Amino acid sequence: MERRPFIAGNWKMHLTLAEAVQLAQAVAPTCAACPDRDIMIAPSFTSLAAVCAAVKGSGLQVGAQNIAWDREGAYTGEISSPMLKDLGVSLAIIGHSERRHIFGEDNAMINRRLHGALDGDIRPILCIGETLADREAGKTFAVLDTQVREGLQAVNSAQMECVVLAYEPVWAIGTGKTASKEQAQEVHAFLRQLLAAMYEKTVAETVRILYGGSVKPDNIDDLMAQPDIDGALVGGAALKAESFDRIARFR
Ligand SMILES: O=C(CO)COP(=O)(O)O
Repeated sequence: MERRPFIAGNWKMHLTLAEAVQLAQAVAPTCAACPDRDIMIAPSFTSLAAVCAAVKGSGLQVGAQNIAWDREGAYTGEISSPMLKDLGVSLAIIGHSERRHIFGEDNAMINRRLHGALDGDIRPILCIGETLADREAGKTFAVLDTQVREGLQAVNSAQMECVVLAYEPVWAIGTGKTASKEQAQEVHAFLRQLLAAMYEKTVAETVRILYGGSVKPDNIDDLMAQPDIDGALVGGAALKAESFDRIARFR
């Protein structure tokens, strides 16, 4: 089953407005050079409007780094799907490990956010991943099983067409320690089996599963050569046009 590759940059809490627009403009031409893959950047909320305007028509997709579960209401500090759609945002990262571990978001909240995205026509990128302590305790698969089942609670097969998964082992994020291609492939294959058990086989075969955690120009080709790795969610290396461009042009 051919799955369209997906390279996504998560800019986290980096770049002021002018810097974000400049980087977006530098990255946009990569899309024309790589028409066989999806490429996305996720700037901070404050840069979304300007970045969307700057890359319009280039094919570069723009994502948010989180999303609210309701369309509107008394939720100080939150941003909803209609607000994002308004700007031209088409995707949202949900359940990033920094949201889980620094801001206390749990699987139940992440599931609500995911439904908020789906209901508002925003494609969710559901992030999952074990901590170093989980891995050392032999709990990697159990933790991922819970994150996937609870994160996708009440999501049906038709909705799964819009969902992207991102496996980001917490111990590999921002540490320079990438999961080896074998470690990543083992988990991605496990996730696909889990999806096959939860949904029908076609869902498991079509959902894209990205790898994230210290993805760099020098490891992307090996990662992308794995059969169940369909793309990458890139942090630090997405903040320089040159390295993100090279990652997007993986071979
Ligand atoms: O968290 C990440 C992407 O969402 C990965 O970050 P790094 O690529 O900096 O390790």
